[in-house]
Amino acid sequence: MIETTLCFPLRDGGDDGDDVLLIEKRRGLGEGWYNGPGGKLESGETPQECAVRETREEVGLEVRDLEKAGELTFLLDGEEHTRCHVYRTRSVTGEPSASAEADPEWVPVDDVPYDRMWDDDHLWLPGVLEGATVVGEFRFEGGEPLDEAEFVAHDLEWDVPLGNGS
Ligand SMILES: COc1nc(N)nc2c1ncn2[C@H]1C[C@H](O)[C@@H](COP(=O)(O)OP(=O)(O)OP(=O)(O)O)O1
Repeated sequence: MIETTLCFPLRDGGDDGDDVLLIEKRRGLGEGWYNGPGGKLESGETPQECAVRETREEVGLEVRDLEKAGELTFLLDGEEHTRCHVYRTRSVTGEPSASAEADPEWVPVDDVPYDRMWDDDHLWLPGVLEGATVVGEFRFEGGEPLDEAEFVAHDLEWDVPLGNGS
């Protein structure tokens, strides 16, 4: 199973509520879709270290004080395919800049483009951006690659204690 992370940096957007830093993925799994910065764990790395590194590499932001917000398992044709450790944080330093992998954009939480994201995201990301914790299982069918498979079922449990995932 592939271990991955996602990080959702948040900031106060004034009268319009919070903004979240999203990326438009430029290559690899989920290319062309919006997501949070993130990626695969490297050898010896904790999920939290991975989320910090991927956010720095992909969008040039330094994030600290990450809060674990979700633990998601994606199954492909009945087999566990990817586990994703989801974080959010308000400790963000720097200005986002584009990389080969990601085009970053601050987006009002109320305007997150769920129609341009993975099919499962609208089920769990709104709650994560509101401060909830979630454990979820999502079933895809149709073979590799995961981003061309069909999303067929899910199971979610909210407000689960997750620790900080370090
Ligand atoms: C199946 O639903 C998914 N939803 C969301 N929102 N994000 C997902 C889903 N499945 C995978 N992901 C995320 C998890 C990772 O953050 C990325 C994939 O990471 P990638 O393969 O690009 O990993 P990197 O280490 O950055 O890539 P390189 O190997 O190219 O360095 O998608």
